[in-house]
Amino acid sequence: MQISINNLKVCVLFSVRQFLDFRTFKVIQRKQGYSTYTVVRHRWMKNVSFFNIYCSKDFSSQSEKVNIDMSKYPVENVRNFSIIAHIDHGKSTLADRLLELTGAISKTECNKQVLDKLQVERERGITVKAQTASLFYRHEGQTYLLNLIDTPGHVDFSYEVSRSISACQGVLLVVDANQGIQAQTIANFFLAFEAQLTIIPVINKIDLKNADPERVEKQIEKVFDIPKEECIKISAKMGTNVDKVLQEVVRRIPPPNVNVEDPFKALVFDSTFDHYRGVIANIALFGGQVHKGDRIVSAHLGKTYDVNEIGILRPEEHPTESLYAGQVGYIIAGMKEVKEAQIGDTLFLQKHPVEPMPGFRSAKPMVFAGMYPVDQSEYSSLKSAVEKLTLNDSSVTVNRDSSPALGAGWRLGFLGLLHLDVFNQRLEQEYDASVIVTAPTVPYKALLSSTKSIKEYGSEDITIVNPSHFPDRSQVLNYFEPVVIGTIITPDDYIGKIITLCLNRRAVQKKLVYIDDHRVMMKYLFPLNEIVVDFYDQLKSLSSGYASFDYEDAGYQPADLIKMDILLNGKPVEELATIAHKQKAYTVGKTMCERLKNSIPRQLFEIAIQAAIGNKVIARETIKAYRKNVLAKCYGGDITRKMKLLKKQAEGKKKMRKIVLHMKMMV
Ligand SMILES: Nc1nc2c(ncn2[C@@H]2O[C@H](COP(=O)(O)OP(=O)(O)OP(=O)(O)O)[C@@H](O)[C@H]2O)c(=O)[nH]1
Repeated sequence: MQISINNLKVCVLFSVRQFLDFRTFKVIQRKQGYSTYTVVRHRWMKNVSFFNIYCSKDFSSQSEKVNIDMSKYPVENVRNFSIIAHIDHGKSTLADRLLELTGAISKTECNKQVLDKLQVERERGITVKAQTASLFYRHEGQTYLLNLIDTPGHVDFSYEVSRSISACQGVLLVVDANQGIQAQTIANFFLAFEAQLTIIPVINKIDLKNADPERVEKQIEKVFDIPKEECIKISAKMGTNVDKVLQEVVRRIPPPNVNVEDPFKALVFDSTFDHYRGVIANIALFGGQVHKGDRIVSAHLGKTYDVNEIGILRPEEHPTESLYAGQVGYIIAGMKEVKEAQIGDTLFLQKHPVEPMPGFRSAKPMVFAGMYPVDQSEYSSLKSAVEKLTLNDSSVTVNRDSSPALGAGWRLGFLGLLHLDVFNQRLEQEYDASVIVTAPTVPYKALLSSTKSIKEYGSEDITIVNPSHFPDRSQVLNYFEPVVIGTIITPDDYIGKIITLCLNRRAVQKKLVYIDDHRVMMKYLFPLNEIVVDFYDQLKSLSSGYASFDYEDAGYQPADLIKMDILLNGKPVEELATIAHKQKAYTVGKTMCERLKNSIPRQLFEIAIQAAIGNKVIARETIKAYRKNVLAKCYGGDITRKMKLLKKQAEGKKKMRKIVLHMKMMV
């Protein structure tokens, strides 16, 4: 395969990248023909533009660029599958090898984790968005169309996994030959199992020096009840046995159970927003066929559209004339509004209406945080950025909010802290937005007691996602906190330390079983707020990185909750208020005061930091002034000097407001 001229440009640019911090780039993508050109501009060098940062996005060297006749791939020759695994077990690397083997990409050094397209994915080395690629595979004299959907491994993105597998009939369950089954392997297995998909276990990284595929086979047999003969042992990195994986996909995974004679019916399972072409919806065809120029209807809004472009993803968009039942591809139909492409929506032909499919259960946010523009004049541009990004990541919930110090903004709900962090980074990188993010909180509930307060809050049973809306104890019958079932898998050497950690987090043990001679699986019922912030880091450090953790929603439990105010020089700062369990109030208050003390720079005046529940102060720290009394040394007459010092002190007070703003990002 030839290296195109675009790839050469990229090689030059990789060396440029080494000198510049990649985070300071603004990235805009522009499509031209079949190649993706990435225009990158350095913020402080406005006139300098570089082209094509990711050579892996350049598929111009492929031979099959035009005129793929999709009618040649009847449903019997279609296989839709997904790769699921614990984080870092090698899904994306395996996807790369499958793409190479089927000729979708060339075997160049640059083609690493091709399906991880987002800048944040490449910087962090994790998959955030599920991606689709259609592969053509010759096997026993026939050509098969294999639609591969790469999915994220981290718990915060499991919603992406569940959506992706809705378009599949089978999954490759990848397990690291050294690490064996981990917490997310189990969570992902059950997602696929409950969806009744064919599961092909793949033991990866057999090339590693301390790989023990036999032990992992036994684990798979014990935990998932899959005979060990069904495991395929591979090295995605070296390419060992990867061809066998493709053969088994064709042999074991059934074709989709759909009919091309039925009316056209497609499920929107993902969608993205392109600055130039509007909404691009990823669809799986559950019946019939669709052609360029057809008039289609979206069941959700009842709006009609003309199909401007359809095609398959290889993994770049590759336009085709038609798509048929069982196939997976994309559609561009002039949807300009972000709200028009609802994930889970059904599309059908205007002349052949069908019953909409059930769609997806909406994602349940686990962590909430306020998000505000750094400067209020940027409110509307940030609003449009948030809208576009939530189209691409529909698991984020958005509600308008405002704060006395930060102005108008939003309260956003995320699936976890990493999700929050990635969303924030994508806003900065893909939309050039600067935001202030407040401390995260989990969604608490309260059952109100009096009719007066029910009237005030509009309901008897309320959800509290913002500490400033916490109802007073006198208005409440019962408070509730969200709980999760956490699964921990660890070598047995660390059991003692992990049990202590869990007890400190108010967790209740539900199960402890050995999955092989040295590894245990523990299940605990955790209050969600006890694990959102630093639980995972502590677990990793206690177990020298060996323990893995995953959790699933387990509803709510009654809890003795309090609102803790933080007072700076006697004044409560609403944005720093937090909700805590009464049992933990003292520790939380003390930690917050200490953190604030370490973060607020010393001023010309003394700052008292207090944590209080109602009128009762439970913790206090003091930041000493540079000088206790600014006028202490001005004996007698010099009024101008006194005025100067007092002015300086007033400026110091103004600074205080800035500090409060700053603190939102620190706690
Ligand atoms: N030695 C060896 N390393 C591998 C193999 N497969 C993947 N790796 C390495 O394992 C690391 C993780 O691989 P990825 O493919 O990014 O893993 P992933 O499961 O896609 O990770 P997430 O997308 O973050 O969930 C990378 O450093 C790979 O180079 C293999 O067969 N052998």
